[in-house]
Amino acid sequence: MSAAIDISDVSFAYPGYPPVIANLHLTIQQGERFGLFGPNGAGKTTLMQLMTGLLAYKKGSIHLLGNKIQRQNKKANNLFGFVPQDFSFYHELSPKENLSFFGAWAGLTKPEIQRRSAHLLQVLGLEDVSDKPVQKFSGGMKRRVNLAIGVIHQPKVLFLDEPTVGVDVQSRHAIINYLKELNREGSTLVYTSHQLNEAEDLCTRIALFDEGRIIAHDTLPNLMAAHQQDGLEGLFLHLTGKTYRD
Ligand SMILES: Nc1ncnc2c1ncn2[C@@H]1O[C@H](COP(=O)(O)OP(=O)(O)OP(=O)(O)O)[C@@H](O)[C@H]1O
Repeated sequence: MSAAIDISDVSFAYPGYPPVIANLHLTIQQGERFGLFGPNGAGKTTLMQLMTGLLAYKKGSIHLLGNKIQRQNKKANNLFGFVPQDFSFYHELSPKENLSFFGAWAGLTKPEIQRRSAHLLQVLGLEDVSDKPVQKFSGGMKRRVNLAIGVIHQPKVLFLDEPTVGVDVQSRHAIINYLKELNREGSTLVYTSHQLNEAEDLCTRIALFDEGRIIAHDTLPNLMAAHQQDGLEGLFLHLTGKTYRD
């Protein structure tokens, strides 16, 4: 069985800037709920964009379920979903219209789009507003629409870049519970967030990332025992220090 993600010796620099990622090796197994954490500017979003082919690496290799991630690799593109930090929908369209558009983009048939949309609108509590323009929605509803779009094609691997930023407790609950359900159904989750309590609940294994390098990588219980900490926040401060990074 191939790994969900296999990153081998990847380095990356934005043109004209020093490297953001340096000689990175990381393997994420299928079925994991994997968390990637680190201070502002550590390189988490950059790494997500490299893993999804939005940014092109020049050195090393990234494989997703055995397929090399490259910008034009359509086969690999359909195996994963990406829920980015910035809203990635059409604000003037309704959730239903957005799901139809992005479902068709992912190659789903009309009946598949209808079936998946009905299911997602129901589980994410968007049925009553399914025909209203998204621009009128609260932050929590917009986050739920963003998530629904990322999973419309039932991806085997789901990347989530701060999927609950700025939402209330109810939306956070709905989103995290739905992510656990997706994982039980077989999706591998690769998640980043600054919500460390939420991460403790969600993640089965984590990597702490700082200045483009992995500084700790294991299950949370193992890391806490090794560093004599009793929570992810304490572990985070213990390993990354208390000075500002941005
Ligand atoms: N387009 C860009 N051009 C140049 N530098 C960039 C660009 N995008 C990000 N960076 C820099 O790359 C580094 C890593 O940024 P990145 O957004 O990946 O970090 P992050 O860990 O996701 O941070 P945050 O927690 O704030 O979202 C930072 O120093 C950032 O300023």
